[in-house]
Amino acid sequence: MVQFPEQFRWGTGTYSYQVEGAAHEDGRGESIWDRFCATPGTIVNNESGLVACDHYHRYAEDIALLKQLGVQMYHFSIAWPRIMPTGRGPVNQLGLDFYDRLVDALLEAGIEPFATLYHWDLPQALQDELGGWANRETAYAFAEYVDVVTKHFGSRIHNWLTLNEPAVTAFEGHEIGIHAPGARDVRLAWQTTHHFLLAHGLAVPIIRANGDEKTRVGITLNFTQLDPVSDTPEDVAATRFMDGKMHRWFLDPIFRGAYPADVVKHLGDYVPKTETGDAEIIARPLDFLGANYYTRSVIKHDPTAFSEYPSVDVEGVEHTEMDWEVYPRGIYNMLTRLHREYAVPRIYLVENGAAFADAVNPDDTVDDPRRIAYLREHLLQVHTAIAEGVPLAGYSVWALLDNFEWSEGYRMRFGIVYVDYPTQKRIMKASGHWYQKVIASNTVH
Ligand SMILES: N=[N+]=NCCCCNC(=O)[C@@H]1[C@H]2[C@H](O)[C@@H](O)[C@H](O)[C@@H](CO)[C@@H]12
Repeated sequence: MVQFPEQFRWGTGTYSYQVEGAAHEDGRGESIWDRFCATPGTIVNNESGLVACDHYHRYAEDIALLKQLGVQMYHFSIAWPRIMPTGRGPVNQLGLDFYDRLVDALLEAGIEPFATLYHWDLPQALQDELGGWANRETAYAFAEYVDVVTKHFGSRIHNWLTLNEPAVTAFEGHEIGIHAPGARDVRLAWQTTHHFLLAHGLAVPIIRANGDEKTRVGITLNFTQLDPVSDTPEDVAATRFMDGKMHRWFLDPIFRGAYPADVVKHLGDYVPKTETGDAEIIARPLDFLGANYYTRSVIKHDPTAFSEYPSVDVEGVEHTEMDWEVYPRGIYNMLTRLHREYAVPRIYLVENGAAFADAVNPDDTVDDPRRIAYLREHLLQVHTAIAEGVPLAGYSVWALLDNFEWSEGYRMRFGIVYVDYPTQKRIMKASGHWYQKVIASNTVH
């Protein structure tokens, strides 16, 4: 049994496009994910976030679940297309009104809102007019949106995350093409990474200016344990590059003020175009780093590869429904590395969780022992990291609800609460009841 620190905060989360639904309601504009999902063949079963978990209408019921869990914080994202339907200019009051209802209900429930300003749902109009994140202008449009939102919520929301996982939306959305907007252009993908980081840096002073003495700003980056399939120089170099691409390309400009030299060298003339002053904007000091961890990837050299090296499947070890290896030690490695190499002032573990094939029993219960085991093993590693001095202030399980898992649609269930989509009925899974006890006792058995 391990005891977590007195002030340690427990949470969970959802994100706008994955749970809200109400895609055409109350003035919401089209997002690139609406457009992507409308393209046949992009999403399993051609599913979309049009309805999702109907959280837009059921948020009060979902906040009651948060209260039942006893969480102290709740991660959610604000949908840019609800606030500025065309991405710039006119503000949609009904969009602000929804998040007013959500935030006020959270505060009423004594739950700290942790708001992410961008979780991949770019207004489609900016994709059409500017080319989306390929265009530097989109970073400035993001800054305008951030100004509107933080002016409105700055006295009630004190914990802000600018972007969620820019690496994933940059590369899966613009290089691999399995995420919106579905581009497959290596040069463009790397250029978007710079515009995401610029958008982040532009947002930081705006959030502070529109906040108060309690305002804290961060960004959420995703981390995967990366190991070479062998200790040959080629496999080791391929792994080092992928660590650069997925981790250091974002950590270094934010916390060290420059892109990692080894990656810049590798990219050659594929390196993103930047402007004088960008580095200083991107490196503006943060109050905390949000970190997501799920799994390990074992990397193999490939002589034909340039920007993406393949991973190999590890036999004989547990995998989740996403075919992600269960590798708890990786969360310890990630946390201690951030502390050792980047001296991050404070860290929140924003997402950690697993998709398993959950099913409802005849008595309306859901047994998910594998998720309980996954969470327990990762939390024990988290505790070890904290005991070694990592400034981890809180942990949030992904996710509160089963939800729209991007290109996988609804077949992947990450929730500690089961969602029966045809009826929208919520059922707390065994892992939810287990997490409730963890929070109440602040211990993991
Ligand atoms: N091999 N392998 N790779 C593991 C790499 C994981 C990268 N994907 C994420 O972290 C996404 C993050 C997202 O915020 C959320 O919106 C998604 O629902 C979860 C679950 O997918 C995670």
